[in-house]
Amino acid sequence: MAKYLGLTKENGHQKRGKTGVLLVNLGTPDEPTTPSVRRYLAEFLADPRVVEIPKLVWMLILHGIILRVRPAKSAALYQQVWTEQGSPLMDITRRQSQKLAEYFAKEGTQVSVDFCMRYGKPSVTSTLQRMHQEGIDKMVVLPLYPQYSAPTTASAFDAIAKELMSWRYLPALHFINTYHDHPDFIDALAVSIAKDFELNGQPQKLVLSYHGMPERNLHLGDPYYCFCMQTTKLVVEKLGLTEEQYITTFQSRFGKAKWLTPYTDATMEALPGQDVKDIAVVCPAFSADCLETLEEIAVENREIFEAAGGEKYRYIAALNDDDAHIQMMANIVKPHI
Ligand SMILES: C=CC1=C(C)c2cc3[nH]c(cc4nc(cc5[nH]c(cc1n2)c(C)c5CCC(=O)O)C(CCC(=O)O)=C4C)c(C)c3C=C
Ligand SMILES: [Fe+2]
Ligand SMILES: [Fe+2]
Repeated sequence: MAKYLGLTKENGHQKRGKTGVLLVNLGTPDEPTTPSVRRYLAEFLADPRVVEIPKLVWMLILHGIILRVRPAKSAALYQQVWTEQGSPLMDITRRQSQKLAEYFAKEGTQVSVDFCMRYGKPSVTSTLQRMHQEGIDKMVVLPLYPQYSAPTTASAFDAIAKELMSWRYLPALHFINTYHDHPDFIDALAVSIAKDFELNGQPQKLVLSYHGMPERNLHLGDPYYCFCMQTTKLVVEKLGLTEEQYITTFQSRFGKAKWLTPYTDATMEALPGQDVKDIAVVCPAFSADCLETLEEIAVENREIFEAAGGEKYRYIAALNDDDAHIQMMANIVKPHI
């Protein structure tokens, strides 16, 4: 009887029929400690969507080498960005979810908003089960990755599909797979960059640094690279920048294979030698600030640029819980509610 929903012709629609929006982001360790980061990386890096190496070989490398070395190094970096509210990625995603819920409540739209993380907590499984218990049987899933990629967006879909495999009563589901060219996304990004230019002056170059991916994935048909280039094109058009005034780069390389180029760190090292000493960096693949922006871009790459002779370097924050970003999320999901 535990799973009896009490559905009858008369009351079925009162008990169920609710609509929910589910925001999904990548996930982050619970604490900035070596064991916690090891647990997180073990789950993340075992995902065949993230590392496409034959399972047995990869498990030997992952458990034999990577998980012995990387967690301590990464934990030290996480400690640099951790705040009283915890991991920035978690804190910001929670605020985005709360603000989106407030937005719909103010507007009088009957919808509940939840968030979950692909790796770690709150898990996809526990969040979907809670939504089901609340009577939600229509869901709009918005993975917070502006540019579709298999390691991120498709992996979020896999986790949802895996949980739903054991459900008898599936919800109506709408899965947003990309919003790299959505006019509200492009507008929000362009406005945030333009605000920075107004405040700090126009830099010699705007660096649009996206999370990287093995180049092989592009040749196998992953649209991520093309979607990043499209986001750049639309944003710089909006800002009226000429070709000399911007560059697209790829950061956060992992492992020895060739990843998408040009690499952000190599670009930082090269720019001052080309007489470009004043730059602003924005990271349009990140909907929330996280280790990869707050440490890798705002600290590490600044050091590389300055050591090479660069003079002015600033990082333009992710859209985070800006009103324009929340409005964008609402506009993306609304047609499906
Ligand atoms: C190993 C391969 C990886 C691929 C492919 C990859 C793709 C990818 N990742 C993001 C977004 C984020 N990645 C983050 C951290 C992170 N990414 C990788 C590896 C790959 N990512 C690792 C090992 C890590 C962990 C940090 C470290 O140990 O260096 C994060 C930040 C998480 C946080 O807690 O702050 C985000 C966000 C995208 C968009 C993407 C697309 C191709
Ligand atoms: Fe990543
Ligand atoms: Fe990194």
